[in-house]
Amino acid sequence: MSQTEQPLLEVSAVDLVLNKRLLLEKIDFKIAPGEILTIIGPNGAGKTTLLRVALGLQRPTTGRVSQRQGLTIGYMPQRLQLDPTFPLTVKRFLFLACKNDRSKVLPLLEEVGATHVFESALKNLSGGEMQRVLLARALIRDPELLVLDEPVQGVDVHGQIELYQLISKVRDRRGCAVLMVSHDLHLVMAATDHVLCLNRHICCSGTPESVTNDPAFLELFGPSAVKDIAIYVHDQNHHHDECATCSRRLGND
Ligand SMILES: Nc1ncnc2c1ncn2[C@@H]1O[C@H](COP(=O)(O)OP(=O)(O)OP(=O)(O)O)[C@@H](O)[C@H]1O
Repeated sequence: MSQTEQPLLEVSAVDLVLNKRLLLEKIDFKIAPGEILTIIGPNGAGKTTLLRVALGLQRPTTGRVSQRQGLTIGYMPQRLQLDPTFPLTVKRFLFLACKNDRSKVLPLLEEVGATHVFESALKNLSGGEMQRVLLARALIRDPELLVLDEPVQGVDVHGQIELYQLISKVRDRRGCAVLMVSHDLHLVMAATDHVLCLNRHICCSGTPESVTNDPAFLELFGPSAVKDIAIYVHDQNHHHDECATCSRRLGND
């Protein structure tokens, strides 16, 4: 198999037991170059835990995680633990992260649509601005795999749609793969190639369309979720520049 055909990351037959609790059971998945794979599931399903296992931050009890040799990963955490009194600006935050190459910072902020916050204090950013800055930081090493833990957390619905569109654009422009965790069902379905539906074990997986028709998905999330998702998937396919909730035209990021 050539290097480009090889998965970037592969999780095989993983179980995880912590404090006598089985948190993950028989997990198998792989992520190909350029693919967007989203892990969805209810609260406590093990999504963040599975990301930690995939990133090598948590050793599985059984099974195996393999990463392509030399894989570069950019990680965007669920939230930044920040002392609200700490006067750190976006500029300083990103300069610290890129060490020797400060010339990268402004182009990255431009890529994520956040140049206007360059001089702002991190503590004053809106939810959406903060997520964009965290995304810029995750892109500093020009990763082959971008790992995003709930990237639209703390953002209103309009901002969520814009962020998911931005993530798709970043993938299209850079050709990087994206491994993303979300418990939002509606919006993320329109922005992903492949879905893993997790509830400690993998209930079902596949394209958004196939997963939303799977009885295991219906059992976990209920039939009303499917109705809403169908609207969002349809909207994304046919009205790329419109807001799925109000049909308002969205600006380009
Ligand atoms: N170190 C640990 N020891 C024991 N249990 C843990 C540990 N870390 C996490 N858990 C438990 O594992 C379960 C899964 O947690 P996890 O944070 O992975 O879920 P999640 O799907 O990301 O949830 P959410 O959507 O609420 O963020 C939870 O019940 C959590 O309490």
